[in-house]
Amino acid sequence: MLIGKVCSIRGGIRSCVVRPIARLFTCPSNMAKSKFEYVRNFETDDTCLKNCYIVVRLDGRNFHRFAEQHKFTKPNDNRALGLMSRSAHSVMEELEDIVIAYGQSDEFSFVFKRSSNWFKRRASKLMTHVASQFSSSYVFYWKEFFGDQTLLYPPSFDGRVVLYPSNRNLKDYLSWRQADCHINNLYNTVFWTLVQKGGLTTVQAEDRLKGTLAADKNEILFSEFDINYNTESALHKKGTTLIWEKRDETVTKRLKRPNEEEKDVNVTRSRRKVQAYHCDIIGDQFWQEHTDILEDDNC
Ligand SMILES: Nc1nc2c(ncn2[C@@H]2O[C@H](COP(=O)(O)OP(=O)(O)OP(=O)(O)O)[C@@H](O)[C@H]2O)c(=O)[nH]1
Ligand SMILES: [Mg+2]
Ligand SMILES: [Mg+2]
Repeated sequence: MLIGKVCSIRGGIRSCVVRPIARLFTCPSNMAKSKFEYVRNFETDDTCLKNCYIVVRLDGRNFHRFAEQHKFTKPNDNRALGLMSRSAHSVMEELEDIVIAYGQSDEFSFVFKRSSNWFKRRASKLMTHVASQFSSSYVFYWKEFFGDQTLLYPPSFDGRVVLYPSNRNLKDYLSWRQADCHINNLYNTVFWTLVQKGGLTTVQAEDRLKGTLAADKNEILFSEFDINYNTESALHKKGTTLIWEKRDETVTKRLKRPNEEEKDVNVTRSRRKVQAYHCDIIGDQFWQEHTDILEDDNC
């Protein structure tokens, strides 16, 4: 049996060449390639090391300006924080293998399970999918949080990939981000209290806080403004942790069995849902209560 095939030669398309079908199936794979194909070899291999947790951290680009322009409340804007969490929620639902995400301020970290083989563990694929899903969600859900307030320009988020080879390293990474949240929030809370309630200028408030320790900041809040930092919002102090949780969901279905009347039947299904927490993740308690997040170190 003979079959016609169009072959490309030196950038042009040559007319049909008649070849036996057997040869077509055994022909070298490079027969179908153009002379430009070699440029593929310039791509670098960015496969993430096996057995490591893959963390993608996003951070808003120039959000100092974005917050000013969109009149975010100081020091924390619950609409902005809600929108960040909603966008992270969408990332977890749309992309595979993310076991936990942690966010504060204009950043969110996404942890892929250590055995993930999503996109063959290619760092650039994982990072760009997370960044683009997050950015488009931020714009998509803007109205849900900011109502009629106009989004003045398209926000963007940078991304980076970091690998953590052990559960200890991963927990320490997340602890680092939550400690950062606490340090910044305590500073910002005192700073803006001094300005908004104490009548100081921003320069005076900065001077007042130079060299102060956490205890000093707590004391300023308590003795001068009757604010107990411990009772401030957990969302602001601890940030947001998103994890998957199984929930039983009961729906009523109308069923018709043979030789029976049609009737309503309750059907219970176990569904995975993204759940938000604003709790401490530095100590052991959170990890003891959610043992399914981490995989064994001896895998
Ligand atoms: N008012 C207000 N500002 C916020 C809030 N969340 C984030 N921001 C702003 O976003 C900034 C985030 O800090 P960074 O990520 O270090 O700085 P950046 O301006 O985004 O700069 P790059 O990340 O380097 O591009 C904060 O310094 C605040 O100015 C909020 O809830 N309220
Ligand atoms: Mg930023
Ligand atoms: Mg930031």
